[in-house]
Amino acid sequence: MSQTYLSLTVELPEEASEAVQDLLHESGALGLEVRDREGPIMPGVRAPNPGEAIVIAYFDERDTAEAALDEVKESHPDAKLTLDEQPQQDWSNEWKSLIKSVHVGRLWVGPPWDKANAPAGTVQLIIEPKMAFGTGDHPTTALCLAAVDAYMAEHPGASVLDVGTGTGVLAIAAKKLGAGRTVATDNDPISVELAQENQTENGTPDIEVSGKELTQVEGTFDLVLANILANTLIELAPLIVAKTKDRLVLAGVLSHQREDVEAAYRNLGLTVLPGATQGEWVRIELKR
Ligand SMILES: C[S@@+](CC[C@H](N)C(=O)[O-])C[C@H]1O[C@@H](n2cnc3c(N)ncnc32)[C@H](O)[C@@H]1O
Repeated sequence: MSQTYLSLTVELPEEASEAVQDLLHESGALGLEVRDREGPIMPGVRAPNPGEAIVIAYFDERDTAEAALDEVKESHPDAKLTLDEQPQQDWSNEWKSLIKSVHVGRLWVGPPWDKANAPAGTVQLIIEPKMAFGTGDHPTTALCLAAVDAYMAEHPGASVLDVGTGTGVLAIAAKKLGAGRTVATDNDPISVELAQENQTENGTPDIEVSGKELTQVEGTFDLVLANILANTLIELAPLIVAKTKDRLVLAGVLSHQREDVEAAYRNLGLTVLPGATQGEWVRIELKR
C-alpha cells in the first residue's frame, strides 16, 4: 500500500457537479465524495456554499491526480481546485485501537495483539473480535465475568451453563477458573462456530458448545449464565429455571427492565439476590 494518497477538491456551481464527477471518474479517480444539497453533510466536514457543490476525488498516483486537475481546470475554468497529499490510514488496523481489554477480578480478557499488556498473575482469555458478541469490554459481559469469578472462587468444580454464549467468553472464563461440566449454547450458528474456535484457542476444548435449544441440553447446572436481552430472558424463563440447580446470573437488562425480569423469575420460585449495575445495565442474580 502506498504511504500517501491524493485528494483533489473541486468547488464549483452545483449544476456543473455531475459533469465534473464523470470527468474525474474517467481520469482515474479511485473514489469520489460529493457534498451538495442533495445529501446530508457529515458533521465536522466543510459544507458547500449555497448553489455550489464540493466534489472530492481520491487518487493514489500524483501523475494521475495532476492530469485530472489539468482537465478540470480546462473544462471548468471557474472551479476552485485544491490538490492535497494525505498520509494513508491503515483502516484495516485502525479499528484495533478501539478494542479494549478488560480486567475483572482474577480474569483478563483481551484481543491477541494486546496479550503482552495482560497483567501478570491474571487468568487470561484471548478473544479476537469477529462476528460474535463478547469481547469482554461490554458492560453486560463485564458484569457477568465478575459474577463468574466470584461464584467459581466459592464453588470450585461447579457445573456451568452459558445460554447465549456469543464468543464463548463466559463459558471459557468459568472453565479456566475451574468449572466442571461446562455447556454453552447460542441460537446463532456463527457464534457457535466462533465460540468453538475460541475454546480451542484458549485451551478449554472440553466445553460443550452447540446451537442446541435448552430443551435438548441434558442435566441441570450449579451456575447458569444468560446475557441476552430482557424480552428473551422473560420468554426463556421457564426453560432457564429448569436448568438451574443453584445460582442464576442474568444480564442484558437495562435498569428500567429489571423489575419485569426479576418478577418473571420470582414467579417461577427463584429468590432474588443483590445484583450489580454498570451504567444503565444491571446484573440480576437469583438463587434456587
Ligand atoms: C449479548 S450476547 C452475549 C454474549 C456473551 N455471553 C457475553 O456475555 O458477552 C447475547 C447472545 O445470545 C444469543 N441469543 C439470542 N437469543 C438467543 C436464544 N433465544 N437462545 C440462545 N441464544 C440466543 C445471541 O446470538 C448472542 O450471541
